[in-house]
Amino acid sequence: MNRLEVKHLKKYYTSQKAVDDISFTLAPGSIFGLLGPNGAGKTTLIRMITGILFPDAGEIIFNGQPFNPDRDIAYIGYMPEEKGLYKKMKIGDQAMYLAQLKGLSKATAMERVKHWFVKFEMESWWNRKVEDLSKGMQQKLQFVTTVLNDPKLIILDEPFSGLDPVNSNLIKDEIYQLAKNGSSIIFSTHRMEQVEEICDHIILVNKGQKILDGSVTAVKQQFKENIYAIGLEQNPSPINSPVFEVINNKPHQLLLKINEGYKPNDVLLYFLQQQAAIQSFHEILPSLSEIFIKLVEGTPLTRQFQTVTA
Ligand SMILES: Nc1ncnc2c1ncn2[C@@H]1O[C@H](COP(=O)(O)OP(=O)(O)OP(=O)(O)O)[C@@H](O)[C@H]1O
Repeated sequence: MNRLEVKHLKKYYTSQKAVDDISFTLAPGSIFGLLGPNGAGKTTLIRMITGILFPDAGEIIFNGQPFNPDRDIAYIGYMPEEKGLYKKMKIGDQAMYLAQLKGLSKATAMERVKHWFVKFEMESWWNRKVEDLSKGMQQKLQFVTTVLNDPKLIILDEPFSGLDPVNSNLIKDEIYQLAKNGSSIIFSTHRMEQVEEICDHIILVNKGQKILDGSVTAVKQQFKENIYAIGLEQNPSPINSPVFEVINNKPHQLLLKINEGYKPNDVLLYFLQQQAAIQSFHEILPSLSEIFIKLVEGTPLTRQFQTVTA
C-alpha cells in the first residue's frame, strides 16, 4: 500500500494556477524529492498534503484512506522553511508542548523529548529560550519537534538550511534511519546535490504542473547523453576518430561524446589500436542540476501571474 497518493490535485487562486492537476504516489520508506523553480507550486502542494489548504479539486489518499486532516495530522510531521517556534518559550517546555499537541501523553512526550535531546546533544538547552539559539540550532530543534512522535509521513522544506556540515550529517543520518523504519519523507529543496545524495525518487514541478517523475537513477538514465570519461597513462595525439568527439582534453583524462551508431566498446577499441594504456573508463551521467536547468529552460526567472477563469 502506498503511504500517499495524490490524484489530480488542483489549487487555483484568482491570479494564479498554483497547483494545476498534479498526481503522484509515495511508497513507505521512500525519500522523495519535490523539486521546482521559485513559484512552481511546491509549498501550495505541501500545504494541501498537510491539511493547511483545502484542494479545489482532486484527491489525497493517506495510508489507503481519503485524507482526513483531523485524524491523520498526528501521523504527519511538517518542517516548514519558515520557523514555527515560539521565541520567548523555554526550549524544553516548547518541545514538550509540541509533542503533546501531536497526541503524545505527558509521560511519552517526556521520554521522546529526552531521547532526542540526548541524541542531538541538546540537553543543556532545556531552560534556554529559542531566541537564545543560533539559526542552525533552531533548525535542529525544529527537526526534533517534527520527528519526535515518529510520523509516518515527514515533510522537510530546506531542512539543512543554516546547518554546518557536522549537524547536516547528523540530520541526514536520521532521515535515512526514519526512512529505514518505514517513514516516507518528502524533501523539498533547491539544493540539487542534496537531492542527488539523499533521495531515491523525484518529481519536478513547473508552473503548477508535474513535468518529471521517476527514480533518481531512471531520471539520470533518461537524460544521459552518451558521455564517457577515459583515463589514460598518456593521451594520444592527434586524436581522430569517427566514433566520438572530444569534449574536454586534460592530461591523462578525456571527456568524450560517443557518436550515433557507436558503442563504448568502439571507444576502447580505438584507444587500444593507438596502443594507449587505459587506466579507467566510465559513463558520465547528467547531474540533477543539469536536468533541472534543461527542463525549466525558457521559463521566465520569476513566475508571471496568470489570470484564472472559472
Ligand atoms: N495566497 C496566495 N494567493 C495568490 N497566489 C498565491 C498564493 N500563494 C501562492 N500563490 C501563487 O502560487 C504560485 C505557487 O506558489 P508556491 O508558494 O506554491 O511556490 P513554490 O514552488 O513553493 O515557490 P518557492 O520555491 O519560491 O518557495 C506562485 O505563483 C504564487 O505567486
